[in-house]
Amino acid sequence: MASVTPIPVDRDSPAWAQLDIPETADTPFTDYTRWRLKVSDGGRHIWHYLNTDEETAAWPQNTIDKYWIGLDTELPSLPKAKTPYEAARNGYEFYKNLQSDDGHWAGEYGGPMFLFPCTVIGSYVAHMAFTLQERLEMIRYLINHKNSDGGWGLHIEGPSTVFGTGMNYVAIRLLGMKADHPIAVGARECLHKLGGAAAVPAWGKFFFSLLGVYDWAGNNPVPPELWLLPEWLPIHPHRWWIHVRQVFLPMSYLYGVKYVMPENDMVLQLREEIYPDNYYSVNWPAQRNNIAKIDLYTPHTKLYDTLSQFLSVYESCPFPPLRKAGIERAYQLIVWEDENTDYQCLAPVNMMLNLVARFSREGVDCESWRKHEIKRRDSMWLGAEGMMVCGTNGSQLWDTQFIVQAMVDTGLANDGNGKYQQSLVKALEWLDEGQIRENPKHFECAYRHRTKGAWGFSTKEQGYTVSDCTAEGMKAVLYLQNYLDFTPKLVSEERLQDSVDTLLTMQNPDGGFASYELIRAGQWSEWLNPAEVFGNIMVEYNYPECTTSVITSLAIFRKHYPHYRAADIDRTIRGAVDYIHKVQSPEGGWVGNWGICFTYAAMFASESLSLVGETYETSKYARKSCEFLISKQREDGGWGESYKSCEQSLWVEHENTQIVQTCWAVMALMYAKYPHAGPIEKGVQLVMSRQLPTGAWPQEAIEGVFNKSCAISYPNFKFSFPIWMLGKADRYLKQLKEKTSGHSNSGQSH
Ligand SMILES: CC(C)=CCC[C@@H](C)[C@H]1CC[C@@]2(C)C3=C(CC[C@]12C)[C@@]1(C)CC[C@H](O)C(C)(C)[C@@H]1CC3
Repeated sequence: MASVTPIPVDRDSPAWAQLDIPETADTPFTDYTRWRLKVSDGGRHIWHYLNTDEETAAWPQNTIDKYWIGLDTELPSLPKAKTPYEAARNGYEFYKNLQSDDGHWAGEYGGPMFLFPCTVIGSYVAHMAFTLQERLEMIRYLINHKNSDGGWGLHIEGPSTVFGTGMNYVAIRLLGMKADHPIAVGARECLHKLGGAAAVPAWGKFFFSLLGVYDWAGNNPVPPELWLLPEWLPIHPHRWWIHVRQVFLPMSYLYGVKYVMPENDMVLQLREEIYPDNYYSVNWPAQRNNIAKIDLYTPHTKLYDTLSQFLSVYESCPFPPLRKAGIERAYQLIVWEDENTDYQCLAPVNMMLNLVARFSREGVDCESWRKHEIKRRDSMWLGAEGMMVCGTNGSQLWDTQFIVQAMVDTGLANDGNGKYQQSLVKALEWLDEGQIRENPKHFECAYRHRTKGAWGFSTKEQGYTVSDCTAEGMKAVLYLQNYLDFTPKLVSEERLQDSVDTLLTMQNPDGGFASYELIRAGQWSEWLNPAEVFGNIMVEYNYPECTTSVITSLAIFRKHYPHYRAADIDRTIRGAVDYIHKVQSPEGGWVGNWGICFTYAAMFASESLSLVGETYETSKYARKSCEFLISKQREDGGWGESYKSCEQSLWVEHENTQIVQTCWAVMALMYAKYPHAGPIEKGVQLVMSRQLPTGAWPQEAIEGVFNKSCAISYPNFKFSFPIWMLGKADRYLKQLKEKTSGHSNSGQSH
């Protein structure tokens, strides 16, 4: 087994020493034949570097390792596909090789550029080292994702910002790059040009303060006392969107105790490097609202600034018993979050802040530090461009359920004399294991929503229900268990009912579904958004994608189990469909929030509408959606939208046609039973023309987004959606032809 360093490592030890780094990332930084992805415990992912030849021989590198590192997979070229169905099959011939032994599909989940420095700074502060190879590959990742002006953005496709550049500059220095390295010099110049570290957004100010390269007085207050407010108050933090709440929680603790790491040489140097002016003469209180223009997506409101001013007055003299009680309450909630998720935490930002909070109180010689050390690597991933930090501890459930549905819906599951059966049974086994069976250990007391019967986005261990993950996870199980005759019934009817019960608790009064919880406070909470770089983060919102996933899965469940809570399901679906009607734009599109953007949302909306009988012929909503999509089809037959569509809630054309978006659009047309073959054929041709000889598709632009402004990668989408769309289109186009030549048409596969 590969060795990692499970002991606390002093910041002055060689584990953090300066390294000699090549000037470019053109040469290998480590020996790529020595990296292995270990999958364990229901889908945990850890990349290991094998130091010895014996270890390397005992644990051979497999296709999954090679593919994700960007090495030649040596998979064969396949006979060229002549039909869409053959192209889909070739796609799966390739993609089945990326399925892990436990049945799920692992994958990279990078894109955001702020998670990486949060992890590095948090680790540094908490004495938690990386291996030398991890450090080298992390540095390589930053070199590869640097913009031409020397800086980094909020995400890998974004322009350089102070948040991206400042935080990643600090990260690359902590990881061992010397200050006079050309990359560091370039990044520093870019940072200074953008205004220097003083103008970093709030989360940057916070992490820098922990490290001691910013002053706490330069932060707007994050008072832990807020946790002591009566829970019925609309501004109680338990009403905020779970990601904001879980980040605010350890922040409020650390702010309350004003934790700062002890000063060392590195800190002193960074103070010199990241400010164009003298660090020691900065007027810190004046920096609280100093945010570089380029970083601003959501500027502070007057209300927020006024409130912060009041709180700053309190901060100059906090009431000790109140402060102490707030700190204790926050700490209790931090511990509960760690325990509820077995130290995976909701996502990497709160994971690192929880780590620092617990380290600051409990030190390194304790169970919490050791458990955090075990789980921190779950969100680190080695890709072709180096080692990154992912949005979560993976996208296991999300990737697995899409390909499973694709295989069943297209009929590929039964193809090739049972060739794919084993792989699908394995996937079912993983989904069976991956369902959350209980409510959280610390449940209502920790403000958690119920989880019994749910699936989360990544693994069961992470333990959070997401409405659409539960919906799609249940749908995938229904597809596998109820549409195929070779699969065992691993998930009982009772457990499916648990999923339905959870889904039914998640509908908001206006019919829509949000992500993790019900909407707990009004949209006005956005006036208090302190995070500047993101939009719509303070509370839950209804999302078209989440709502439509729930409609679809409940509609399919109802077909198979018509007697279970029939009236509740009918009512829920009706309310959700009303919501979907209501939020369609006058042009016929839906704004996608988690994928880019209109094409993504159209696919979900169209599927759900079709399941309640609304198609091109029968529904003005479905027809408008088709017309909207057709109006966006490009000359070459494909579709291409920029991530900027999500920032602006307006269609923004991408400079290139995108395979994945073309699949979403064509699938939307097919769900709506669009009656004209031409546009569908052209989309199919485009996607087939870009297939590689191995059956794979190349990586194109980033596919996902969150919080309006931050793009995130879903590289497995380039397999699941082309396979799904092409397999479906093959049948659909044949049926259309039969119809036009007078035969009957059953339309849908199920
Ligand atoms: C602002 C902070 C705390 C950043 C950490 C990143 C998280 C907020 C992001 C990373 C992955 C992310 C985009 C995700 C989602 C929410 C926000 C996440 C967790 C959800 C679960 C919302 C519902 C969506 O339909 C879908 C399931 C696709 C995504 C999955 C990833």
